[in-house]
Amino acid sequence: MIKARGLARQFRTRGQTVEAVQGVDIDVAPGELVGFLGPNGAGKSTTLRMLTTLLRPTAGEARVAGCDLLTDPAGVRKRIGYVAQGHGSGDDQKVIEEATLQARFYGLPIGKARHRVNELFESLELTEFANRTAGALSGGQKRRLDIAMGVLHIPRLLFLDEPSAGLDPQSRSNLWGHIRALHKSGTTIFLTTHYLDEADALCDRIMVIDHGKIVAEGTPDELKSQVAGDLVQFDTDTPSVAAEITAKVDDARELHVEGNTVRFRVPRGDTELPGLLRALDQADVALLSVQVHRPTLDDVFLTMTGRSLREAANA
Ligand SMILES: Nc1ncnc2c1ncn2[C@@H]1O[C@H](COP(=O)(O)OP(=O)(O)OP(=O)(O)O)[C@@H](O)[C@H]1O
Repeated sequence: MIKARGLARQFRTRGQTVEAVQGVDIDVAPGELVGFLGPNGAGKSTTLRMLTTLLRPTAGEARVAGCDLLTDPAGVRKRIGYVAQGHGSGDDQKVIEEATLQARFYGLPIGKARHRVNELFESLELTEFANRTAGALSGGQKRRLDIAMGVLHIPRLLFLDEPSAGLDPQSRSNLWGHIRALHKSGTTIFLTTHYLDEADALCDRIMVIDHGKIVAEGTPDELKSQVAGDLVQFDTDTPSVAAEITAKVDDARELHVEGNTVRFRVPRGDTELPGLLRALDQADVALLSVQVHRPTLDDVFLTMTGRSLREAANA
């Protein structure tokens, strides 16, 4: 659905050249929900604006939704949906009229336009606000309206730029539900975010961008398992026996005993733990509690760049 090679964009401002995106390769298969994660200024929006034809790349090439980005931008535009950051629609018109007009712009006859808008408003829980102006909607309602506007023409590929930026936790999780439903209905989705939890909760696959370059790529689980591994911790009345048995686990590292607590790292806690628990049981070691901490995506970012994503975002 997306195949980009060496996509790059420079900006010249006040005599200086900013290398906003430095030759990225992006592959997105039909049906995927891919997250483009990075701190502020990493190059996410610039990449998205290139892929959606709004900004011409300074180098590289791409096919998007079956059309060549450089030679057939109109074809790309027809086949994709794009929801930009912030709310773009006018504030003095009823939202249902605005959406119907937008559907007419996409070439739907009036009856079909009304039907599509009603159907979308229903699924995005906007029906009760249909006669309000956009200015009278909450942040979460506006974002859902933005999404409705972006998918009126039933695009196979939808780009979302920071979909839940600025929303409260409840509106965010509600919006995620709608994004998941769109994905389930067959829409391929490419979204940018600087929220780790959003990437983790929504995406099949994540690409991490920093300073205009892709620094990591994989499923959330793959990325996390590239880092130090899972931290396993258990409490027992016989910690020294437990530690002795744990030391025999091939991949166990950083084994520490502190009071009744035994702590160590393994690449995958879920696959290593059953065998270890059996061995502990055979040695009559009674466990009082067991915890497995998976590394977070922030640990991934820290490993790849030497900085925490949170620090980078606040910089
Ligand atoms: N029109 C422009 N002129 C000059 N520099 C620009 C322009 N647009 C973006 N940049 C610079 O390019 C870099 C990447 O910006 P971009 O907006 O793509 O980042 P981002 O990852 O989307 O950040 P955010 O999360 O803040 O939206 C930044 O250093 C930014 O200042």
